[in-house]
Amino acid sequence: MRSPKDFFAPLAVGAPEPLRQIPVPPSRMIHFFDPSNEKMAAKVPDIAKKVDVLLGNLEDAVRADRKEAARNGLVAIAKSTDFGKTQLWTRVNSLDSPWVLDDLITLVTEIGDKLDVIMVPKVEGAQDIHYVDRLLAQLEARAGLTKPLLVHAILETASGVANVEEIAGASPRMQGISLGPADLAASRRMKTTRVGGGHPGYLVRTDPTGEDLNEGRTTYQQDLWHYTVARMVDACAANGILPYYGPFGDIRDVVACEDQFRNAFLLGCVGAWSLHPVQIDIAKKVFSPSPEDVAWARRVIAEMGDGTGAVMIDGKMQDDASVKQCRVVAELADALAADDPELAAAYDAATKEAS
Ligand SMILES: CC(C)(COP(=O)(O)OP(=O)(O)OC[C@H]1O[C@@H](n2cnc3c(N)ncnc32)[C@H](O)[C@@H]1OP(=O)(O)O)[C@@H](O)C(=O)NCCC(=O)NCCSC(=O)C[C@H](O)C(=O)O
Ligand SMILES: [Mg+2]
Repeated sequence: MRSPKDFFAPLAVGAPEPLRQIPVPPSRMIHFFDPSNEKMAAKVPDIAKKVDVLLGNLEDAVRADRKEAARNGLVAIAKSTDFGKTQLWTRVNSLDSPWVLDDLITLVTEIGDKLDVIMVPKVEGAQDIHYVDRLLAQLEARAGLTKPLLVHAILETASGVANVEEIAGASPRMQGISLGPADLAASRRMKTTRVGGGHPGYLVRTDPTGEDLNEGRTTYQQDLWHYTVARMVDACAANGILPYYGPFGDIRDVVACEDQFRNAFLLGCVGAWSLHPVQIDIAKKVFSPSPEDVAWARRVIAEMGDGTGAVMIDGKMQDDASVKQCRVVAELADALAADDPELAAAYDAATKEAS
């Protein structure tokens, strides 16, 4: 562990100063694409205009014999594309793989000035972040970068979950954490075979009403990911970094995808991964507060004045704690509306109607 005094010192001579606060531009959807897939890569300039984060994926879902093509493809795309305000992230291969060292060396050297965040899969503990932290500092110094690269960990091993608090606080580079439900399920030896989402067998059942144990008993499907998402949200919030739900693999089931994303949004996540173009708008809708919620939040803030005391609004008690929740919603809405005139107009119209 570094001493608190050294926490913000660069880890290599000539590396940029670590940030004291992570930037929080919108990141409602982290859109994955395979840079070695020519059809997907051709769509990048258009998709970049629609998403908050574009992520060139080098890890799972890229065939072993396409790893180099994916790495080189990402370099070429980053050099030739104007991403505007859209952030460019990458997911490198796992730290135990034969590819990760070349991923990091090539990407930081060639396009370190274009990349915002490096997603590191299968993080097990703070030691993995420390390794990446020092290596990035060395590479940044050598490449003459002036802005530190940020690191995002995927929570997808049982050890990672057990150590999530230390991972979240392991480095000033830590930008956020995503849930990786597919690898996590395998690591935990869960008996599921899906990429995120629920399972009909994970349920609770009401008590029997009579002798017949099958008669009149309602079942309710439960959320397999509630515990992990909640724990991840707490670890992130406690360390000033951002939590994300990860992938929803049933691309056709846009309804359950929206439900899964909304559960994460309500629990505190700021975004989710989009694996297919159809999931981009779902994430945008879910991770932008609704105009009705924004109108209500603005009304509570206005009526609460200096934010202390208690008032009744439409029969509901509001006080210092509820106004803080309303500020979270209103501040997120303002930040998103600043770059989105359509959203700004929807929020203002709802606010006007509610007042
Ligand atoms: C899931 C896919 C394999 C589906 O691809 P495809 O069968 O080609 O779908 P469509 O025919 O519906 O595609 C229509 C067109 O859209 C293009 N497309 C598809 N996906 C993308 C994309 N992500 N970005 C850009 N463009 C995309 C297709 O090329 C079609 O183009 P055209 O023919 O010209 O009309 C595919 O969507 C895909 O591979 N997605 C990404 C998958 C991925 O990244 N997986 C890894 C993340 S999840 C994970 O790793 C698990 C996690 O770590 C954990 O442990 O939980
Ligand atoms: Mg994974």
